[in-house]
Amino acid sequence: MTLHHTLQATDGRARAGTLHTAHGEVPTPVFMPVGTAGTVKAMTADAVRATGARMILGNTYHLMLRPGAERVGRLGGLHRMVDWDGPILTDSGGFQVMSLAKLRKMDRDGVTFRSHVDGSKHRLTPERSIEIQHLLDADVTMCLDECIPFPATEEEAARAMRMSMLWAARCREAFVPREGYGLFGIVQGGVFPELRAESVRALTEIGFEGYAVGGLAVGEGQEIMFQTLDITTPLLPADKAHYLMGVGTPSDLIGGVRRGIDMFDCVMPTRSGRTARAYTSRGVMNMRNARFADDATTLDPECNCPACTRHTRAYLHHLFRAEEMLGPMLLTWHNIRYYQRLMERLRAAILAGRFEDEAARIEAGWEAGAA
Ligand SMILES: Nc1nc2cc3nc(NCCc4ccc(CCO)cc4)[nH]c3cc2c(=O)[nH]1
Ligand SMILES: [Zn+2]
Repeated sequence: MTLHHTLQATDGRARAGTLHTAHGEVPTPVFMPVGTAGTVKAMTADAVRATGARMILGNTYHLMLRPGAERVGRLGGLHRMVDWDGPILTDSGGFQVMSLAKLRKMDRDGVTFRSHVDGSKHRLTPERSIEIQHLLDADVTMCLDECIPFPATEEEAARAMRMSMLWAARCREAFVPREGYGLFGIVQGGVFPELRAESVRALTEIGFEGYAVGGLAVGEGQEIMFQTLDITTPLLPADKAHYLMGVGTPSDLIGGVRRGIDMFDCVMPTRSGRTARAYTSRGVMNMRNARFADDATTLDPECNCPACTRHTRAYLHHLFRAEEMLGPMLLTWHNIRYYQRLMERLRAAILAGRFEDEAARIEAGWEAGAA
């Protein structure tokens, strides 16, 4: 059986399920820490496991540039190289080329670009992206698509979406089916309901093991993101996994789960961990703030991570002020643990039919902290 998703419960449009992959079962809703270049920054693989994370994300764009897709293949694939025995999802490269590469040229057949690392020339086509993700041995492979910036005209969104749908068909053709492995299609269409519906029709016509909502978390803001989800997720096949790419803050995750999303990934918890921003049950805190200099209390009393069980806010404050690398290490670990605990709480609430109560309780905790 290829990779598949089973549902255990629904509560409104929120879903609790299990993603069955070649490298194990993943409870959903799931948050995937981002391991862009084959590492979740500042964390060993054991530390990532200790947070409760079950699935991580890697990037075709970064890994094809360095150390190179064929080299990762020779090293036994990403699982072997990273020492991660759980499932791995890899993004296809389209989004990263548009946001990172220099001198890129998109044509109907693919995209040519220069590496942001050393300026060397590269080309990504649907077939090459699928081949790279096969060499990486990703459990979930993403289609090569074109993610347009926000705002965009309906004409621009239609052009990019229709090209992405042609590329999706070519990705389906190029993908080598394997037990426990799957290819996900990516819905595009900007903020335009008819284009989103056309994109879902095109993808379900081709048939994928899971469906991602792309083209969001590109600066449109939470309200427009949620409005777009409201008109898109109900159209997705209920018996397949629904993945919202690049999202998001804890508040985004609650709203995304409420709207039928099963899978998330975002650099927010790791990026924030390196910049002293802590996500806690009482909201966000900047640990560089002088108010923490003598604060001998626990960062988050509800958390069981090393930062919260062994250290104080004053110590974290000191580490960041002193530019010590242990600061980003401890706070990244905490933030990923916070995101995992959030997903665990939401999943348990859906199974118990009290999703809205739990969401309200979590949001009340943030408000209390802000008071
Ligand atoms: N293939 C593909 N990949 C995507 C990745 C994405 N990632 C995002 N957003 C990430 C946004 C994001 C970027 C940086 C930070 C750090 C704090 O500023 C947080 C969020 N949107 C995305 C859309 C797509 C998409 O359509 N197709
Ligand atoms: Zn913690």
